[in-house]
Amino acid sequence: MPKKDQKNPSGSISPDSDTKPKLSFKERLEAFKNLPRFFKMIWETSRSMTLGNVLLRIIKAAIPVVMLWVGKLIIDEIIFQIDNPAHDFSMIWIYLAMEFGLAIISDLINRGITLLDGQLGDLFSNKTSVKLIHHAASLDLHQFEDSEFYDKLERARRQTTSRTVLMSQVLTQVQDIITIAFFAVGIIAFKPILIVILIIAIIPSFLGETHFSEASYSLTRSWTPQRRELDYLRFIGASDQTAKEVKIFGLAGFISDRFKRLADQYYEANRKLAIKRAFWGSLLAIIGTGAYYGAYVFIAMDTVEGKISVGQLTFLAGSFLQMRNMLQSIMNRFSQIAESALYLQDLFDFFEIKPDIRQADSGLPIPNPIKRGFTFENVGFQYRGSENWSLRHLSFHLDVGEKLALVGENGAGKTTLVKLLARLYEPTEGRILLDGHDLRDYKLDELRKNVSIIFQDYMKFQLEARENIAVGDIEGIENQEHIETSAGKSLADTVIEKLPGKYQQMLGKRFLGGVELSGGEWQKIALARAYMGNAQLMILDEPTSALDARAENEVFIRFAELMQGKTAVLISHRFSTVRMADRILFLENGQLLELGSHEELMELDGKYAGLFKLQAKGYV
Ligand SMILES: Nc1ncnc2c1ncn2[C@@H]1O[C@H](COP(=O)(O)OP(=O)(O)OP(=O)(O)O)[C@@H](O)[C@H]1O
Repeated sequence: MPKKDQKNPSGSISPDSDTKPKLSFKERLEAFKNLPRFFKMIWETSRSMTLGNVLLRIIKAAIPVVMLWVGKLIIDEIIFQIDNPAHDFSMIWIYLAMEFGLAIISDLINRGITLLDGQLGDLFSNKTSVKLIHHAASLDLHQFEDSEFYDKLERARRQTTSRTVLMSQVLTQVQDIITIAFFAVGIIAFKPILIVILIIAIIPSFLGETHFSEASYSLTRSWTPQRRELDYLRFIGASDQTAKEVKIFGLAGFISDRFKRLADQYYEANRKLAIKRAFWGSLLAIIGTGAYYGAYVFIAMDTVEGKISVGQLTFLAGSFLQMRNMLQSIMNRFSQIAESALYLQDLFDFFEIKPDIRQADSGLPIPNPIKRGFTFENVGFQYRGSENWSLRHLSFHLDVGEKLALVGENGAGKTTLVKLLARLYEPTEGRILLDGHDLRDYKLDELRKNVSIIFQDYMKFQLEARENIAVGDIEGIENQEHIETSAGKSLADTVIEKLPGKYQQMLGKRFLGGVELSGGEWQKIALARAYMGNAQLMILDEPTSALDARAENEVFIRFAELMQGKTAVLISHRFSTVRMADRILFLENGQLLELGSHEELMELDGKYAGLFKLQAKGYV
């Protein structure tokens, strides 16, 4: 069942709190299991860059502790030379040169890492987006009609670009852990107690961070439907497609009020959490700072008592401070990584969604030519989540070479019927046969190639004119001659001739230099798609509703000529068009009411004849 936004009694929209209950620590840890898969994807994106990145980070990990150690040597040497009457500077120069060299190497490595992170991130994001497009295309139409699915899609889409940060987070984490291990060795060698103090200092703030990132993830996730609605409101409030109606109906206030109400609620929920997080974060950080100065007292006393040198004091104090900062960021990053890994789950979840309508493993090839045609056997269809039958008890045969017109009132089930023919949906009951075999037994991709549908709500792609036609058979996109022939057949050629860029003209106003077409002009372009492919069954769903009477007549005369011997289904509300068909199927409430040629149905004097006469008089 599509999940509706929940409304509380006061009418305000509340987050979908049951989408995901609060996550336990265990669940958060479990999210880490996504990391290997994530890194596998990164590795597959570019092996050399991943390897280079890791190597640079390993080198980088050792640099801070080496620098600090050289710093210790410099100070001890200086103090030694102060007491040495000869003032031998040679070792000091060497140590300083080493420190300088290390600083330069560190800087270069940093830049290398940033560069590789950026490049890998971009490549990863591109690759995931491509995968997302392909996966979304493999899913069923009914999945797109489910609001929960949309939420998943939305979350996944966000992940394709934002998850690249996760990669550098994890790698930096590993790098910092190695550095800390180096520091720890140094500290343990001189003053093991410091490590204990350090851990005590860090734990509270780690727990705090973990708690708040968990809360933040739950909040973001539970608000997905509302954020989607916010995006939608932003879109309808400011887009080329809606601008006309927003102006004419004066909808700006309505849309912005609705946006504001929802955005304020989200802001409020976020704000509370952000304030709490800031408060507790600062408090817990004070504990860490206190521990640092506590440790300082220990080392200072040891130095004064002569147990360690001044150089060791700077080394230990420096190590402790850097370790503390690093541990703090490791802990914080740990919860960020856990959070990111949870979001990653959304991406993987989306990739896990499988279509119901799949190609049979050893699917039959579509017969060429089709010999007997399509047979509906007691077909019934219900959309998911709907109680009503959009089609019921439908039995008829569509012969090869036949031109069948589907007529019926709005919502009678005409479009649904043709969607079933292309297996965009499966019948809920009964079956559809092609040359005696169930449609499900055929290869799905071949079926789709052989059943071409131009929908009434066809897509106006903001692409070039030639591309808008080529989408009918995208493999033919480079075949300009074929594109032009198809345009000629649908009368789109006359439209394109008038465009400044001709076939290369960008259509729609979204991109630079684009030209908008009239409804009828768009329809002629869309109609040309039907002539691009080599489908054996051609379906036109109200393809001429926006054409003027003369153009419509011409389109149909051509269509009839061009479809000689081919099977075609035509949906139209204009009976002057419909009568050209060999047979007419009259649907009412999803059921077959009348079926026969124009003459037969007129003779029957039923619903069809009644409506035909009404239209002839000019009433409908
Ligand atoms: N995606 C969908 N989900 C749920 N119900 C749907 C969906 N699409 C259509 N319906 C319902 O199925 C019924 C048949 O719709 P269909 O689009 O097939 O009618 P139609 O005869 O093509 O209508 P029209 O002449 O208005 O184009 C309608 O009652 C409609 O509300």
